[in-house]
Amino acid sequence: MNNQLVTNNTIEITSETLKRVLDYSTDEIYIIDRNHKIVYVNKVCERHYGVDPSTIIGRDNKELFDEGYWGPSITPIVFEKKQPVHIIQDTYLGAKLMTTAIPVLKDDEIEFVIFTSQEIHHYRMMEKPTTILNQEKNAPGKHPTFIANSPEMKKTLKFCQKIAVVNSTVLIKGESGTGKSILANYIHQLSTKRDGPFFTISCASIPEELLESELFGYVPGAFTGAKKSGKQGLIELADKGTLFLDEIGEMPLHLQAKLLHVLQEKEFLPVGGERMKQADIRIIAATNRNLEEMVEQKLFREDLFYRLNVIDINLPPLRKRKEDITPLIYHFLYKFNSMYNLESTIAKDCLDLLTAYNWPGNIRQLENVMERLVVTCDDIIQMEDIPDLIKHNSKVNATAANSNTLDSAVEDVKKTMVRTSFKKYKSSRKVAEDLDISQSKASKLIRQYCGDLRGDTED
Ligand SMILES: Nc1ncnc2c1ncn2[C@@H]1O[C@H](COP(=O)(O)OP(=O)(O)OP(=O)(O)O)[C@@H](O)[C@H]1O
Repeated sequence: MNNQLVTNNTIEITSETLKRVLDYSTDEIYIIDRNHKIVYVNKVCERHYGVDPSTIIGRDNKELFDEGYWGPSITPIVFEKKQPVHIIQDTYLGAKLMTTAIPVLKDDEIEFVIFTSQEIHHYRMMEKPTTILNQEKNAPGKHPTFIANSPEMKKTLKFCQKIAVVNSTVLIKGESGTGKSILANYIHQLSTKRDGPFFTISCASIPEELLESELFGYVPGAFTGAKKSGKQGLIELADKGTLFLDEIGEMPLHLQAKLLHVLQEKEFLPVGGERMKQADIRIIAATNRNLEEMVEQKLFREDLFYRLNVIDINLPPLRKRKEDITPLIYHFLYKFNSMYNLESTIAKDCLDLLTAYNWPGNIRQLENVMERLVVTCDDIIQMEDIPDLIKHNSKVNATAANSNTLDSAVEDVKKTMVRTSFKKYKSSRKVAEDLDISQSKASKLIRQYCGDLRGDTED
């Protein structure tokens, strides 16, 4: 022990200090007692599972495991062996972890277990879900990951698990980019038709004439330009599987009548055909329009609306389920790190700013922003990397909101503005102009706040 160090200590190692130290750790530290109750977890769990430590401390470890936050399980092995165990685990956000479980024994019995998890920087590649027309049969286990942490979405997923096994038609309503397609796929994966195909077609992106033949197929010589052999439509190809009709509100009225026949009679007539064909499919439809209003305006068939609306699911916009934003941010961080072979992380103030933004384009917009941030940032996504549109429209200035005092809030805002401007202009003269301050003041602030960026300076 170095006595010099002890006498010169400037901090006292209280439990509060220790807690802070553990929160600064880049590894996850997770402790359960002998009854498998979670007694401690540091802040890293937010990055790995998208949840705040306070929401899981006190809960049963197995319960959390059963909810699918990570896998495979290491706990039964360590309780059986009473020895340290190492394992590679995947979290549902897409992180790959090297986890070590260390049992702490008292009288040869486990008193508690400490798990430490380190991220392995080769994250698994996520599948990119298709949004327009997907004619590929789903490979088992290749369904997209559905991130849900908010009470609303957890309830929706539970509801989907219930209705997936009955074969009724489902209508998913929600703004663009809220995840209607991915939810349809999720329902299919849980349904009795999961071994069958899953096809997606967007009624808005295909011209009317083409939409009819894409859906119902056609017989040989049905029209000029038709293939000699005829063509099977998606209703036939999706036999014993699921057909997802996106943007159903855009379907022309005459096709709505044909679709209603499929739903009622489980049969359809290919274009130019004379003989009905059987259709054993489940239809899931989605819309971002108000179909009730369209029915009143006679733009959508009332009978079809009631037939589709047997089970309806409302996907709330992202701004109404803020608890999903952090897990989605990490999910996309892992996804794009893996895709571009990068190791970017995100600063806490940025995370807060992104959470405070209202995301008019919903998850699709968040996904696009995260891709851009991961690709363009220097290792850590910082305030100055965040697009102005988000910075200026975020309800909370996260930097300021995180500060405890007015002085530190002002200081943080000043720092962010100077760093953002310097990163953009790389010259004290231009920073002075940008921030409307004197050049000598700009130089002083750049020295104070931008030490790590000054290699780039022009002046
Ligand atoms: N809960 C989620 N977990 C992970 N990714 C999601 C989630 N929800 C949506 N996404 C992703 O966001 C993007 C948009 O989702 P999706 O295409 O399902 O939205 P949509 O509501 O069908 O949009 P539109 O109405 O424009 O067709 C997709 O890339 C999807 O993978």
